[in-house]
Formats: sequence, C-alpha cells, structure tokens
Amino acid sequence: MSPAENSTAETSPAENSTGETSAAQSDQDRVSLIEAVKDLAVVHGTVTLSSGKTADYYVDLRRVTLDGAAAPVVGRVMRELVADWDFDAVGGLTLGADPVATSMLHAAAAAGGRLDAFVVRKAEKAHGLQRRIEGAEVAGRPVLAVEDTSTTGGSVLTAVEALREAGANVVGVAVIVDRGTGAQEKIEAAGLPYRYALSLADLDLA
Ligand SMILES: O=P(O)(O)OC[C@H]1O[C@H](OP(=O)(O)OP(=O)(O)O)[C@H](O)[C@@H]1O
Ligand SMILES: O=C(O)c1cc(=O)[nH]c(=O)[nH]1
Repeated sequence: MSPAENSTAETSPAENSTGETSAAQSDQDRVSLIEAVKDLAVVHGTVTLSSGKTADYYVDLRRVTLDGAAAPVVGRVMRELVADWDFDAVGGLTLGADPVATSMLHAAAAAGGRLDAFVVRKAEKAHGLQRRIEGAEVAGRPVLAVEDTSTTGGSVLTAVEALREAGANVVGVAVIVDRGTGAQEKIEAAGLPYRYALSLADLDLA
C-alpha cells in the first residue's frame, strides 16, 4: 500500500486524505452537536452560575463532552471552528475545558495530524512538581484556549492569564456554547479573537 493510500485508510470517515472535513460532514456534525446539546445538556430551572449570578437554565456540557458518541463530534466541530488559526496545543481551565481539549487532540490524530493538550489548574499544585499547567509544555508555543461554555468569560481568562505568565502565545479563545452574556466583549478586550460553535439561538434558548 502506498503512503497516500495508507494515510487515507487511517483517517476517520469524517476526514479526507488531507485531514480536512468535508462540507457535508461539517454540516452533519453541527446538526448532531446541536441535537446532543439540546438532548443531554440543557437543563431548565433556577441555577447559580460560576460567577455567582443566577440564571433560569444551565447548559451542562460535561454531559456532551464526556458522552462516547458526542465527544468525537465535539472534537471535529471545534477543530473546524478554528481551522484557520495557527496553534499546536490546546487546553483551558479545568474541568470544563479538559474534555474539549482532548476531543480536539483525538480529532487531530484521527485526521493524521497532531495537537497536544494541557490542563490549567485552578490553583498551583502544592506537591509533586507543583505545576499550574499540566501536560504539554506551553512556553514559547502558539496555543488555543478552550472552554465548554462561557458566561462572563472569567474562567477562560483565568486560563489565558496563567498561559501568558507561563510564556505561551495564546492565539485565541474558542468555546462550544456562548451564553451571550458578555464573554465575547471581555475576551476581545483582553486582545484575543473569540469564536463559539453554538449560540443560544442554535439551542432555541434565545
Ligand atoms: O464564563 P464563566 O462566567 O467563567 O462561566 C463558565 C464556566 O463555568 C463552568 O465551570 P465551573 O466554574 O462550574 O467549574 P468546573 O469546570 O470545574 O465544573 C464552565 O465549565 C465554565 O468553565
Ligand atoms: O456560568 C456558568 O457557571 C455555567 C453556565 C452554563 O450554562 N453551564 C455551565 O457549565 N456553567
């Protein structure tokens, strides 16, 4: 088998031999992701959010990013969302960001590429190697900061601050669901481009 044939055989059904997702597959992935978020993650009722504010619905994306069928879709959709950005490692503030980053790592591998991942701890670990950022070394590298959902943008900006302190070049922020409550403005004010895969309108929450 030639190297080209071999690489085709190793790609996922969603990818062609160059690792690009076809337009039809992208559309199908987006529809699947919207369905998964609506079915698994949207919970109606009064909830207290990370920021301390209250809201009348919650989007528990961990139920999607840790779902065996939906997680690979998350990886493909998020890679496609930032396909024109240049980075070689991905991660964010634990815990919501972690499976988003690893889904992208696996999607890249399935497409014959490579993407490293890292986890930004909420606080530096007090024992062991006492690291704040676990996994791939980020110093001097172009990295993408991800999040499952953003409300105020505070969590992902905490990660961005830690990454910048560690010497990473954060190229942008990407999240699965944007709640439309000020994250975009805050992240852009920090000098970063911001993209989201799904808006409230996509989830019939607007
Ligand atoms: O944009 P923000 O106002 O920061 O809110 C969004 C954050 O809230 C949730 O995490 P949470 O704080 O519940 O912690 P967890 O990821 O450890 O579950 C979510 O996963 C985001 O990280
Ligand atoms: O702001 C938050 O804490 C938050 C909102 C949301 O919809 N989902 C979530 O996991 N966190």
